[in-house]
Amino acid sequence: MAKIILIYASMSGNTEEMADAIAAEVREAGEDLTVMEVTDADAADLAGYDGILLGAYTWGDGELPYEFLDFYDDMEGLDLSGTKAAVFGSCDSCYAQVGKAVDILIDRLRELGSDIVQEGLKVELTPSDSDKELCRAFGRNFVNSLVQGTALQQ
Ligand SMILES: Cc1cc2nc3c(=O)[nH]c(=O)nc-3n(C[C@H](O)[C@H](O)[C@H](O)COP(=O)(O)O)c2cc1C
Repeated sequence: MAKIILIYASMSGNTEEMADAIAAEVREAGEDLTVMEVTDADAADLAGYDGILLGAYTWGDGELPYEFLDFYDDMEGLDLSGTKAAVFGSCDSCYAQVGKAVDILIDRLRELGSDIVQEGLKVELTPSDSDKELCRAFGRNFVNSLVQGTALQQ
């Protein structure tokens, strides 16, 4: 069974709804999932997981939410090689840098050696029913990537 952690920040609940849909699917697949808000999480623990899911809305002018800043800084220097990761977040296309926090976190994870197994999932504001289905598919695909990766190594 793969060990997966999902860490998110959500100010008004949209990214949290995405996290809930993704988490439900990962759990349905029978995987061992830990879910935490970023303010309760310790970046140093990331290396202890096979799979890392990060969720963040975008703030300011294409910036990480302030809740993510310490965690992002604490990621510096971690060795995440051997982990697989994916990133999601709610955004608003009225802004110039749509969902940029998702891209920032993908870059950070890649830089630390994590294998980004799927494109970042950006949802416009509150997830609709079809967006929630995209979130569930995102969770399913993530588990499939992890399980296939494990199988390939055996
Ligand atoms: C002050 C402010 C700045 C924002 N800047 C951006 C931005 O640069 N890019 C973007 O895609 N969304 C931006 N947003 C929109 C939020 O990411 C969006 O409302 C999102 O749904 C919030 O997610 P949450 O409910 O998980 O907190 C901004 C929102 C606020 C209030």
